[in-house]
Amino acid sequence: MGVVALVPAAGRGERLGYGMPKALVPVDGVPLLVRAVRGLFQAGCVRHVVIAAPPSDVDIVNTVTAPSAPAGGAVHVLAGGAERSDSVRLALEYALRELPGTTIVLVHDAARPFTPPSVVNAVVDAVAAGHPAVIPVLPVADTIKEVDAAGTVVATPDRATLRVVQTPQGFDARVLLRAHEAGLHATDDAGLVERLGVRVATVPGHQNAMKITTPFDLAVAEALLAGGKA
Ligand SMILES: Nc1ccn([C@@H]2O[C@H](COP(=O)(O)OP(=O)(O)OP(=O)(O)O)[C@@H](O)[C@H]2O)c(=O)n1
Ligand SMILES: C[C@](O)(CO)[C@H](O)COP(=O)(O)O
Repeated sequence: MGVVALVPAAGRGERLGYGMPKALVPVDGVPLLVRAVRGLFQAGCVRHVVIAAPPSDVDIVNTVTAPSAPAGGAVHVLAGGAERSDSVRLALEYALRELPGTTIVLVHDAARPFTPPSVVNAVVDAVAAGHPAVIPVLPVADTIKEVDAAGTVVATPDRATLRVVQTPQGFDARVLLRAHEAGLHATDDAGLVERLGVRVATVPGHQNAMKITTPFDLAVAEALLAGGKA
């Protein structure tokens, strides 16, 4: 089976506030999730995509994403969980149970519709080269401050050591399963793996792999498409 992509798409999109699950929000008429799935298949190394959908939208997600699968590949849709990590774990367990031979898994947000296939391939190549966990990153453009509960600055970390983290994040499938079974909490999958003491490697990300979180991000996405930049 080789590389399987897991796509957590079960979020409510509360910060976007569009009135429907974020994965189904259209950009120039095409849902974010459909664009994200197309990008994964376009990379060429992904044959199967497992989507964790909003529980009430499993059928519609199946309908809109199935046509993106290439010959010999498929999209698999299941109900996601309460938190992002629950959705990823459910998709991972499905892949290991139903798609024999799954060795490398990618975890990719439905909310990153314009991720270039070159980033997908860079992550997969690094895992295939022997890194058990690989994430795409970008340098930080702003100065970052650490603040206390009152909002008072307590530290200014050296920006040169900081990175913005994107998806897809790539893993040896068994390592990711171990991380999810450990019952820890983190905002991304690499965070779980780090806590096992596994080294996480980085590859260059891309500005187009931005996550659509707020109405501003959606406006940027529309502008990128209109300007032929995505
Ligand atoms: N229970 C959840 C929560 C999030 N996600 C997915 O995780 C990705 C990144 O999450 P985020 O951008 O935070 O999406 P939402 O949780 O939908 O956003 P919000 O916090 O604004 O509601 C998204 O593709 C989202 O659908 C998921 O599959 N299951
Ligand atoms: C996984 C992620 O996209 C990496 O940047 C991010 O951590 C998801 O964050 P959110 O809390 O779901 O917005």
